[in-house]
Amino acid sequence: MTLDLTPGPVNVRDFETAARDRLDPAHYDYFASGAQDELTVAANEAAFRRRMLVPRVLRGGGPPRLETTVLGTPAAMPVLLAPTAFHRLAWPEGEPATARAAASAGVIMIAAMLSTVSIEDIAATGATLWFQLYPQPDMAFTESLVRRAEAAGCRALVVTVDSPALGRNERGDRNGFHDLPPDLHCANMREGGHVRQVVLSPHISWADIGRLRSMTTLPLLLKGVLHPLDARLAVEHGVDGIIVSNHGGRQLDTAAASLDRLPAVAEAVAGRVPLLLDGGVRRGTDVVKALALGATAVAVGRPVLWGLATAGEAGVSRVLSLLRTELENALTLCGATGPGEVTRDELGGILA
Ligand SMILES: Cc1cc2nc3c(=O)[nH]c(=O)nc-3n(C[C@H](O)[C@H](O)[C@H](O)COP(=O)(O)O)c2cc1C
Ligand SMILES: O=C(O)C(=O)c1ccccc1
Repeated sequence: MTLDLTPGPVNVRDFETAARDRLDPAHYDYFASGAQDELTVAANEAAFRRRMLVPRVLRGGGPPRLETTVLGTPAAMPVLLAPTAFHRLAWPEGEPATARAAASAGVIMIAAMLSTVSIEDIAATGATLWFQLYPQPDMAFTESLVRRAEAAGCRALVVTVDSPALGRNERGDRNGFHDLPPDLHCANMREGGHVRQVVLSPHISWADIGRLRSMTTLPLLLKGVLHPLDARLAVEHGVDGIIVSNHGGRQLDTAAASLDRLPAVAEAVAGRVPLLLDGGVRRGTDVVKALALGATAVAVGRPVLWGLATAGEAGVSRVLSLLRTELENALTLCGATGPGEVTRDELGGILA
């Protein structure tokens, strides 16, 4: 018998290694890759590395409480699951495994329109869901998706606005991976006997946001805003929240790092709507930095996929519990008793 001294994954990065060992290389590349030179993928993480925290001392507040409410949805911590497509590529059961882990952790899962299991079947897990939408030029079909999300109990609508076209993915080109294998499909796109192709359209505009606003009373968020003028327009169009995001570096390569854009967006919005951020969040300290620069919560994309690919529901659970433990520790060491207490002033010293 051999003695196994490996402790298993102890952080999110270890989960990426474990997932890489288990996944088909073309599928690993689909999840890991960004557009072109992947400069934005690297920049998202580098922006977190560059900023340093300046903790407060002797505040005696006791252990932090991580609970929060995001756009009216209660959550056990200010970390959401970002919408990511194609979970059955990572794990046979797909999205319901992810959703059960989110439910056990008490966090919000943003279910992707391009899921490989239908929104109804994901909702059947009992998870707290928001629904991510790529508005389709066929507005009747778009409306049918919104109605299905509402009927399934989704508590917010997240409209992805950074995708007037698909980013150029060169790892996909090399691997010849451009579509799901024939045994998988985008379950929400099924119509009778066939599956609709998703359209990422450069015609989508503020007029469509106006239409979506009048279509639903759900809280409406825009995902993929980096420019302060767009953030201001979003507020003017009645949007309830903004996710500062560059799609994990998968759309416009060389787009600015999400964290670097957060202060300017926060200034433009001036507290009128809550801000979320995604892109490069891998550590509890990353969450604290985003909160300090104006986010109410963050979302994680690839870390969830690494957990899912490694061990299904148990892997996602472990990734979420690692992030929770790290966040609790980081808040404690900063002298903060909760996510709401982390502001630029409190940690006046987050270094640029
Ligand atoms: C494999 C993969 C698939 C994704 N699919 C979608 C999607 O269908 N809709 C969407 O709005 N964003 C999608 N995203 C972007 C994520 O929602 C999120 O913005 C990004 O992953 C955050 O960066 P992170 O992976 O560094 O945490 C996807 C990201 C990845 C990695
Ligand atoms: O891979 C992605 O990031 C994504 O959002 C997407 C877009 C179109 C089809 C499949 C996935």
